[in-house]
Amino acid sequence: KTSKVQYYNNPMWPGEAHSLKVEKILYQGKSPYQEILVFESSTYGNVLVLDGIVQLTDKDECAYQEMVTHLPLCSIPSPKNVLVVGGGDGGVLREIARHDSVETIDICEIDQLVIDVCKEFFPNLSMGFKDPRVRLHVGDAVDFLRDSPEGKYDAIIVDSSDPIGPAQALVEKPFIQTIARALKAGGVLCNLAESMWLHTHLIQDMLSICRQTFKGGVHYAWTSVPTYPSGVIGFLLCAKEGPPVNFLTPVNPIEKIQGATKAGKELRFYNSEIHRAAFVLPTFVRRELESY
Ligand SMILES: NCCCN[C@H]1CC[C@H](N)CC1
Repeated sequence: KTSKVQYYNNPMWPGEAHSLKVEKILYQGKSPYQEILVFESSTYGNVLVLDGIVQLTDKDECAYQEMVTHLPLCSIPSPKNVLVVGGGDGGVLREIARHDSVETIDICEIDQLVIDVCKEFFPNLSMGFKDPRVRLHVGDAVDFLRDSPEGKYDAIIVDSSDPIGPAQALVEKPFIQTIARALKAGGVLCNLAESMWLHTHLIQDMLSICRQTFKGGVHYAWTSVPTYPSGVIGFLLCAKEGPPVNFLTPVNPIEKIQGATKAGKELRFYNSEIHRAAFVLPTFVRRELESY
């Protein structure tokens, strides 16, 4: 059997490799934006790879999708209008759908082929597209946010790939500013913020951009995803200044999630305690991020 060695030869992960044994290649293709590979692994279920980078596996996707969704949505009272940037696999949509207060779910995904491939090979994730509140926009989120009305969303989740391909623009200041404008007062952004072990400089840059733009507070949180480089990934929770609700910070969950999804899928990772714990940082990380 072949083994799929991911040489992270791009500048994001110099000199690192991560290999998963390939039991069977299920799909290989190329969209206008990226190379797409799906294979059946020995112990992680199906694996989605974009441009040679593992995006998700059946086994550990819950750690990422549940945290990137419930850290923001469980930190604001009854979110109604939510936007997902990226997220074409549908996993974040599945998680948002657990919140009964949500009335509309906009998703802006640039690559239709990712959606089609995930509908075929990742039914437990693409089930998210079946929720009647979902409105799909296929296109560049930079344009979508630029054209979005001011103050429309309670929460925006940037569920993108790494900022070295189609998602490069999503960590830059102009885009972050359009996100802040599209959020309601007191609204919250959760975006991907990479690994505390590998990407301190990127996290510092994002922290300073977000802290200039979000006056309600910016907090780094992290979770464990065994198939991502270094085994952990981070998020930035950014609160737009809003109603004077002192206890309200992304660190303290205030919203209880209604249990299983409509399709009976229980939470596998998120809970209120792990919500709080996600913001507790190792000493070296506190030191590296404190002055940003
Ligand atoms: N929606 C699936 C997760 C997409 N997020 C990224 C995948 C690749 C990782 N290196 C960083 C997170």
